[in-house]
Amino acid sequence: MIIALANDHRGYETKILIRGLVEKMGHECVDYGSDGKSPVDYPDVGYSASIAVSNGEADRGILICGTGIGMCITANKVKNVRGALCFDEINARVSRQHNDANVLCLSGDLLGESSVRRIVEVWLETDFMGGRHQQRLDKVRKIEQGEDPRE
Ligand SMILES: O=C(CO)[C@H](O)[C@H](O)[C@H](O)COP(=O)(O)O
Repeated sequence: MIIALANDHRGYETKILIRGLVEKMGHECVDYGSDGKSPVDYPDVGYSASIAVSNGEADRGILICGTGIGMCITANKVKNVRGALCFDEINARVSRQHNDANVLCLSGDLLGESSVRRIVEVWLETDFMGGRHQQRLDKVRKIEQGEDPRE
């Protein structure tokens, strides 16, 4: 898969760790993130990576900021993007199985290296289950299109 990466200054070290891991797993990374620890605004870099996922240039995205929250808010404003903020491998697995999350948002400040590795591995290797979950995602898409999902 092609994985779009993005990080702000608080996510730089975690991004380097993830880039190595993702490439070792056989995926290609396109890096839209900050190349160091000088302050950057997460919406700028998060949007670049999210748009790449939205338009199909990338299959998935992984975004890292201090908490992961800013990146998750940003990602979920972009059409076709389903961003999931994950703090453990259970979140990571269910975000794929039930939500077909195509963007993983992570905290650079609050996660240790082994947690990051495990979350990323599980998230990249877990498939969407479809079925009743697809029905729900169809409703989410209706909201994205300005429609009422209850109708
Ligand atoms: O968006 C965030 C909080 O939800 C991220 O953690 C940012 O990385 C953080 O806000 C950046 O803060 P800083 O004090 O400017 O480093």
